[in-house]
Amino acid sequence: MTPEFRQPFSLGDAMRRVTELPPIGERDPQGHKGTYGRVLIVAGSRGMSGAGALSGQGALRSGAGLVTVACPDVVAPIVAGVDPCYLTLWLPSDRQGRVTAQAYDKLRGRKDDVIAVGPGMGASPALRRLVLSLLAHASAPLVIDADGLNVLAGHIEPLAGRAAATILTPHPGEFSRLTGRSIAAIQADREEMAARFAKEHGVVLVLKGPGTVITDGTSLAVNDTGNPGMGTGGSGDVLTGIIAALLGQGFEPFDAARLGVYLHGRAGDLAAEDIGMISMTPVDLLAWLPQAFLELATP
Ligand SMILES: NC(=O)C1=CN([C@@H]2O[C@H](COP(=O)(O)OP(=O)(O)OC[C@H]3O[C@@H](n4cnc5c(N)ncnc54)[C@H](O)[C@@H]3O)[C@@H](O)[C@H]2O)[C@@H](O)CC1
Ligand SMILES: Nc1ncnc2c1ncn2[C@@H]1O[C@H](COP(=O)(O)OP(=O)(O)O)[C@@H](O)[C@H]1O
Ligand SMILES: [Mg+2]
Repeated sequence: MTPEFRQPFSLGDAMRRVTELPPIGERDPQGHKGTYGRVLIVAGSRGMSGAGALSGQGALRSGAGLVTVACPDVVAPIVAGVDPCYLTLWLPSDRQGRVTAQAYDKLRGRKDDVIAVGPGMGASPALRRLVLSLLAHASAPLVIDADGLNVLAGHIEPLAGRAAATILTPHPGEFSRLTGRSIAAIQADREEMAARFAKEHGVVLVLKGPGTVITDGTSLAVNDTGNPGMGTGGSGDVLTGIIAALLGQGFEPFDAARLGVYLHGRAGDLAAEDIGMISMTPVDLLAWLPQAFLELATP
């Protein structure tokens, strides 16, 4: 099966338009859980425990060797109960069930290959401190989503200059908060705005929504998998885990992002074919991810 990527519009001669997906190699017969990436997902808060579970399961279904979901201690037993295959790391919580400013102390010194942060965490100064600490001190690649992005609004300078990669996965509302531009202005010029932001801040930007744009400021792809059945809360949380897992398996950041977006959308299309767009939920994306991977792995 040849994955079909729509040709993005021209952003000038310097922009490389990417239409081919990177190949997914076979798993090393000698491989073990240490080979395929230790993925830490920092996510969830009271009322949004599902976000951590969905991201963790997205990473598990995408081949990560070891997945740990770090979440406020008040929701950790709930998150742990959803899936026995990831570990949980219990973070100190405040009265609203969100992480406290001491949360970073629990993450310091860990040996993760990739860290994803943000889904379902609730925006707070403590979360901003956590995300800024990760940006400043984490040596692993970072995937930042949802509330992890919201707390960076007005504080985006630390994005630039990291040694390791940073992937941001905003939907248009989150990108509007980050950039100060209206959603309408963003939607009118998605490729250009995403590419400019990525180049200026040295990140891979995944601007979600129909025709998700993936760009590192030099290369750009527009995804054509996915459907409105994915317009149900939690779909983006799954994507965060998928991209983190692919990064942990050694894909280059731009490749991990566009491959993850493709597979996520393809899982959605397979789910829609089977059970229809109306009834499908993000849990069905998890159920169809194996088929999406199999299609790419099969010559
Ligand atoms: N089960 C859970 O625990 C869930 C937790 N979630 C978390 O809930 C928090 C709030 O996230 P939300 O994204 O709902 O709220 P936001 O307020 O960030 O975004 C919603 C708004 O963004 C705009 N928007 C989003 N997608 C758009 C598109 N494709 N085109 C145009 N405008 C668009 C719209 O104005 C929309 O009302 C996040 O932390 C998120 O991770 C959600 O992911 C839902 C599931
Ligand atoms: N109409 C659509 N066509 C294609 N993809 C969609 C559509 N609606 C939603 N999606 C995808 O679903 C995901 C929604 O992510 P997000 O807005 O972060 O949701 P949440 O935070 O609730 O999980 C994105 O990957 C987006 O591209
Ligand atoms: Mg989201």
